[in-house]
Amino acid sequence: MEADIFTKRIKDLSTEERERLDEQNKRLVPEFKANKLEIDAQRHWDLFYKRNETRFFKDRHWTTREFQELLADQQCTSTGARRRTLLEVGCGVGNLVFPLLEEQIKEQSSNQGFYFYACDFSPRAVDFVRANPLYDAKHMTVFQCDITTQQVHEHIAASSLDVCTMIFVLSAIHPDKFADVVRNLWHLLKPGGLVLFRDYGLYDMAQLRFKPGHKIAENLYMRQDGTRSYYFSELQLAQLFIQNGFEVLDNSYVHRRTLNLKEGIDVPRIFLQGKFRKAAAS
Ligand SMILES: C[S@@+](CC[C@H](N)C(=O)[O-])C[C@H]1O[C@@H](n2cnc3c(N)ncnc32)[C@H](O)[C@@H]1O
Repeated sequence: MEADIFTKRIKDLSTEERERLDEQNKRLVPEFKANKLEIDAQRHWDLFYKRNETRFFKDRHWTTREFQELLADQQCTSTGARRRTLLEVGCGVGNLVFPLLEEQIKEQSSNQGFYFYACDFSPRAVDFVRANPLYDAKHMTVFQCDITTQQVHEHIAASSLDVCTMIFVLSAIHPDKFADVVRNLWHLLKPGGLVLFRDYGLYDMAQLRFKPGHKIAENLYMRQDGTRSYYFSELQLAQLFIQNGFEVLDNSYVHRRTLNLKEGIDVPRIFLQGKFRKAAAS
């Protein structure tokens, strides 16, 4: 079964791509270094934000197109005009939450939209969110936490959230801790609450591009700056959520292109996008 998870899409690969994956296996990250990367994970992300400040990630304006549940005027009819609650896990500098908040303020919709919680591992990222002119405790609370631990439960009550978003975050976490993260989200969500997920898909071009010396474990790699990235298969993600009390509503690869006309970049990308619901009776 385990083998199927990772070989399901291998047939799509060209000979050259298979060769590149084989090359990566010739020199793995040594075990002591892999362990150190895990110990220093927070430091590496904090240094990332020290270097890049708010410049690295673009605002994610596509989220309401892909996930209708994020539209400010989408109201749970069963709850009348109740304000919904959303946690953005691994929020970085707020590229997902601020566009949503801006839209919500602009629309001044008849219902009250979301109250946002946002958390990140990196204290610097959290400071950048707090320093954003749109940050207002009336609409949002940001806090520092490691989502693989129990820290988040000091900030948010159990069974209180309508939505959790995880956008390119789980890939930054060691696979041994994926289940801890998903169980945490399960405890925070109300029955019927949703996890909205997008992350790197198996054999995305960023995975195929790694040179020997960067692979840590199956589908887990180290970047130059010490941050890590994992590449997910559909089946593996579905299993992760099902085994931890969720139903799968959507889970599929999305094919996009990264375009930068100025730098002449136009490359195909593979992401995995999912929607998972906390099972009512689990
Ligand atoms: C690739 S960035 C994505 C940021 C943001 N979600 C976005 O889409 O722009 C990954 C983020 O996950 C955060 N992160 C990594 N490990 C984490 C952990 N264990 N707990 C909370 N956040 C974590 C990092 O600090 C970083 O901000």
